[in-house]
Order: sequence, then C-alpha cells, then structure tokens
Amino acid sequence: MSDEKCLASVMIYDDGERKWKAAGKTQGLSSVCIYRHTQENTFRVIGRKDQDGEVVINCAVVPQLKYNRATATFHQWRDGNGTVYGLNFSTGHTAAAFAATMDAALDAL
Ligand SMILES: CC(=O)N[C@@H](Cc1ccccc1Cl)C(=O)N1CCC[C@]12C=C[C@@H]1CC[C@@H](C(=O)N3CC[C@@H]4C=C[C@H]5CC[C@H](C(=O)O)N5C(=O)[C@H]43)N1C2=O
Repeated sequence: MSDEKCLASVMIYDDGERKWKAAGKTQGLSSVCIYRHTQENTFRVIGRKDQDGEVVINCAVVPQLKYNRATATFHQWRDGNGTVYGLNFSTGHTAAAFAATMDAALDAL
C-alpha cells in the first residue's frame, strides 16, 4: 500500500526492564512499509534495517489494532501477543504518511 519508504527507528518495549529496545541486532534506521496481500485483503507492517536488510518487524495489522500517535514522530501499537512496537520516525511528515496508511488499512479490514 504505502510504496513510499517510511524511515524509522523500530523499537520494541521490554516489559521486564520497562524500557524501549532497538528491534534487531543493531541500532539504526529501517525502511518500514505497510504491505497489502490483495487476495486475502490482509496487511502487514514490514521493516528492514537499511544497513543490512535485517527484517526487524513483521507484524500483522489486525482490525482491533489500536494505533497510538504518542508524539508527532513516535507512534506505537500492541500486536496480538502483547508485544508493543514503537516507530521513531525521522520526520513528522513520514510519521503522518505512515499513520494515514495505517488508518486506511484499518478502515479496509
Ligand atoms: C494504555 C497503553 O497501553 N499505553 C501504552 C501506549 C498505547 C496507547 C494506546 C494504544 C496502544 C499503546 Cl502501545 C503505553 O503508554 N506504553 C506502552 C509500553 C510503554 C508505554 C508505557 C509507559 C511509558 C510512559 C511514557 C511512554 C513512552 O515510553 N514514551 C512516550 C513517547 C516517547 C517517545 C519515544 C521513546 C524513545 C525512547 C524514550 C524513552 O523510553 O526514553 N521514549 C519514550 O519514553 C516514549 N510509555 C509508553 O509508551
């Protein structure tokens, strides 16, 4: 759906330590996109580290997903297993573009 690349630092909240950790093996920016599976009309958030292509997020967008715009550049949500993902976008523009695509996906479900 969002063919434009949204650059963000992908983070996962560590409930035990009560702090955000960088998703994947290294810190750094990832290209995060929402992909639509046409036949099934399902959506996934896929993020790949720009440095080495590591997939650092691969998360289904489910109808009950609550997407929280915590700040203009930090958005977050909980997946089906309770994992909390955070996206620290490089700009407010990319954050808004990603959030609009997320809203469109949730509307289409
Ligand atoms: C009720 C609830 O679940 N609330 C969630 C957010 C949320 C709301 C609605 C739907 C989904 C979600 Cl995930 C919530 O507040 N969460 C989820 C786990 C972590 C957190 C619980 C408590 C803390 C309080 C501060 C906030 C937080 O973590 N923030 C706010 C935005 C800020 C932005 C960037 C990240 C980057 C590193 C920095 C930090 O942790 O030092 N940080 C934060 O401090 C982020 N927190 C959270 O986001």
